[in-house]
Amino acid sequence: MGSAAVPLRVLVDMDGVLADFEGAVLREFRARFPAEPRVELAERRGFSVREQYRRLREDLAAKVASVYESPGFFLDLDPVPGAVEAVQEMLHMKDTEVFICTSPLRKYEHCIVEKYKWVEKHLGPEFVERIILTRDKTVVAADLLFDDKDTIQGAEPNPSWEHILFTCCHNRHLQLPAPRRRLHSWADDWKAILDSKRRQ
Ligand SMILES: Cc1cn([C@H]2C[C@H](O)[C@@H](COP(=O)(O)O)O2)c(=O)[nH]c1=O
Ligand SMILES: [Mg+2]
Repeated sequence: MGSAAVPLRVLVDMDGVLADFEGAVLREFRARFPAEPRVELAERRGFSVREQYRRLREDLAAKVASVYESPGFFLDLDPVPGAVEAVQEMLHMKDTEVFICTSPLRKYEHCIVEKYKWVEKHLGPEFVERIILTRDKTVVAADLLFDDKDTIQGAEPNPSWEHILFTCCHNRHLQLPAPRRRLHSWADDWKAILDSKRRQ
């Protein structure tokens, strides 16, 4: 009698991976501050949109933060193309456990409850059970983490997961040192990445 396979545990980030944070920031900033200079998606560099607006002009940091700190911002994010289908498929894959691993804003009033509502609205109640909300992803044990943040640090210097960089406007120009890997979009071969990890 064969023993049951140990499931592959996959963490999927939310902003920039499942939900289009960057597109919404730009759209809402343009709508609320039409006369101000802005950073087009093609010009985005570095994880923090707030810091890039600050470099453009000091006072624009608070203006862009006011956009993503507004009620309704996180709930209204559009899904990243293919994301909903991909994680639904992952959920039903044999020997696979998928969790959503997301960091709330420090100013969390609207962000936290809206992230839960977004997951229920787009992915369904079974995924609400699978939300891991943390400011430190390094202490979460898993095999893989799909995340658009280029550098993920925290209390654990050697996280158990392999970080797969999900391509987003702010990280697409980065040259990753070997052996780091990317997923270019949800149309890219995420199943091959899961399979490569099962074989290790
Ligand atoms: C300034 C800034 C903030 N965020 C926020 C949005 C989310 O609350 C977290 C990111 O969470 P993730 O789990 O790492 O996706 O930080 C952001 O995403 N980008 C920014 O520029
Ligand atoms: Mg993210």
